[in-house]
Amino acid sequence: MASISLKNVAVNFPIYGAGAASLKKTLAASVTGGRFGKETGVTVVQALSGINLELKSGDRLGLIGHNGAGKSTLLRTLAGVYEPSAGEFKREGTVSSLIDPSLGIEADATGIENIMLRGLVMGLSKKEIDARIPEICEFSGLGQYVNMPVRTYSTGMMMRLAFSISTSVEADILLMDEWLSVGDADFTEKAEKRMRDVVSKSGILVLASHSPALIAKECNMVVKLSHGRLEPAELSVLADATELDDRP
Ligand SMILES: Nc1ncnc2c1ncn2[C@@H]1O[C@H](COP(=O)(O)OP(=O)(O)OP(=O)(O)O)[C@@H](O)[C@H]1O
Repeated sequence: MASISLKNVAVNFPIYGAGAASLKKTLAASVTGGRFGKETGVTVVQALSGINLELKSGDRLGLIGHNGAGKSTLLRTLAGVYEPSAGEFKREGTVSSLIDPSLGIEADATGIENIMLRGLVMGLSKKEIDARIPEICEFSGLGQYVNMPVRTYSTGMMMRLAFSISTSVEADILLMDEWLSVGDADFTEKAEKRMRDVVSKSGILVLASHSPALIAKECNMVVKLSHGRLEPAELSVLADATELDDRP
C-alpha cells in the first residue's frame, strides 16, 4: 500500500553570499519564484511553506503552477532528496522518480556499468539488477554501445539509456516532472507505451506539468502551487484549457 502525508511542510533554501538586502528588494516583486524570508539572520528562499497533502493508492495528482512556484521542490521532497525545513513528512511504499533521468549517469562508465550503478542507487540487489540488464539493453536499442563509455554516446543515446533504466523498476509511488519523451520517432513510440505501463502499475502518481491537457488526461486530482503554497484547483477546468494561466 502506498501513502504520502505532509503536514505543514516547509522547504527553505538559505542564500549565502548574495547581497541579501538588494536581492530581496529586486526580487520581492517578482512574479515567479518562491518568497523571501529570514531564518536566524540568513536570507532564505521559502520554496515551500504550509504544505498539507494526503495521498493514497489510486490517487493521480497533477501539480500546476508558474515557473518557480515550487513544483520541482515538492517532487524532490517527496522523493526524499530534500529534507523539509519544518513540518512532518511520512511516506509508505517504494518510490520511482522520473524527475531527471539523466542525473547520476556516469560519463566514464559503460552503459552496462551505469545500469548496475543506477540499480544499486534505486535499492535493487545485484541479483535483481543482473536479471534486468538484458531487458534494459534490449529496450534501449543501443546494441554494442552498451559496452562503450557513455561519453561516446550522442545526447539522444544517453537519454535512451537513462530512460530505459529509470522505467525498468515498478514502484508504488511514481514522481514525474513533465512527461518524458525521448529519442527519435521509433523510440518515442515505444517509450510512450512503456511510460503508460509504468504509470498504470504505480499506486500513486504525482505529475508536475505546464500542460493542462496532460494533467487532465493522466490525473484524477490537481493542486496549484503559487509562491510555494498549495491552492485548490479544478480538474474539469483544465480539460478545456489550452494553456495554463501562469500568472501568480
Ligand atoms: N537549490 C536551490 N537553492 C536556492 N533556491 C532554490 C533552489 N531550488 C529551487 N529554488 C527556488 O525555489 C523556488 C521554487 O523552485 P522550483 O524549481 O521548485 O519551481 P518549479 O515550480 O519547479 O518551477 P519551473 O516550472 O520553472 O520548473 C524558486 O524560487 C527557486 O528559485
